[in-house]
Amino acid sequence: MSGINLHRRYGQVLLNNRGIAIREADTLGLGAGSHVLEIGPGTGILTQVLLERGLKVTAVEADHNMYDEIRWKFQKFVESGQLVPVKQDFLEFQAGEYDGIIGNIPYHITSQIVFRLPEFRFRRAVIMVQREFAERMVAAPGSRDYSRLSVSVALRFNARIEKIVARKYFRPVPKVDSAIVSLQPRETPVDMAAVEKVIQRAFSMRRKKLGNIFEGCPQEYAELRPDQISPEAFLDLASRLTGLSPRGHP
Ligand SMILES: C[S@@+](CC[C@H](N)C(=O)[O-])C[C@H]1O[C@@H](n2cnc3c(N)ncnc32)[C@H](O)[C@@H]1O
Repeated sequence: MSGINLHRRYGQVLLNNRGIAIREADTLGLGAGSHVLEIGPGTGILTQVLLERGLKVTAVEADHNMYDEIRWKFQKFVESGQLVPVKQDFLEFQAGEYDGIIGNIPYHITSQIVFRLPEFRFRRAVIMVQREFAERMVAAPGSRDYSRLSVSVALRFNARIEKIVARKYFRPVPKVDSAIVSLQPRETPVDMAAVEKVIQRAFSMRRKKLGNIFEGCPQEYAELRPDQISPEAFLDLASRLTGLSPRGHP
């Protein structure tokens, strides 16, 4: 591994197992010539596997040391145009269309990154996140982990935990395990911004009944709490509430 200094503020915990990087690339399932966006390449363990497969890689890295490292390490690929390193905060990176999105993403901004993904067009994303976060992403109604995140993810993606990755495969060794998650975009039939507002408000009062949270709440949902209804029911609820003000907020 490179002797480069690691920065906590960039969430720099580096994967040190090539087999796991290969597993992530396999899960992405794209062939030579496809264009992949990599979030946070770091010192390039995953970038290398992607480049070896003939994928075109745009790699967005916030830390200038890491950015310099991958430009130096993969100079040939940069010169040929197969690798386009971009030194930028991913949260400010312009959305666009890619065949796939991949990344062992910085854990301190995982939510923000996941909530930004729907701005991009892509066939499949494969991300490494903290295990607990992954479990909240795919949690089912009624479970302790079912949350705003689970509903938003389920309405936008077919999400799956592909593999739990033990903490020993990272340097420095973190306090938590990780998980590889795959995301395949779903068609969303309605304006998701309005749906998002309903989900957010509901889970900010997750112990209350929906009838006490939303004025004009349809009868069939009124006696249920937010964690008792499915993502599809949230879609239905939000569509039927559109135009109605949440209780106490005219
Ligand atoms: C968990 S490390 C993973 C590094 C490498 N992909 C690996 O697997 O070893 C996260 C990477 O994201 C970078 N990063 C942190 N915040 C970022 C941001 N806002 N935008 C883009 N990259 C960021 C870090 O500098 C670091 O390289």
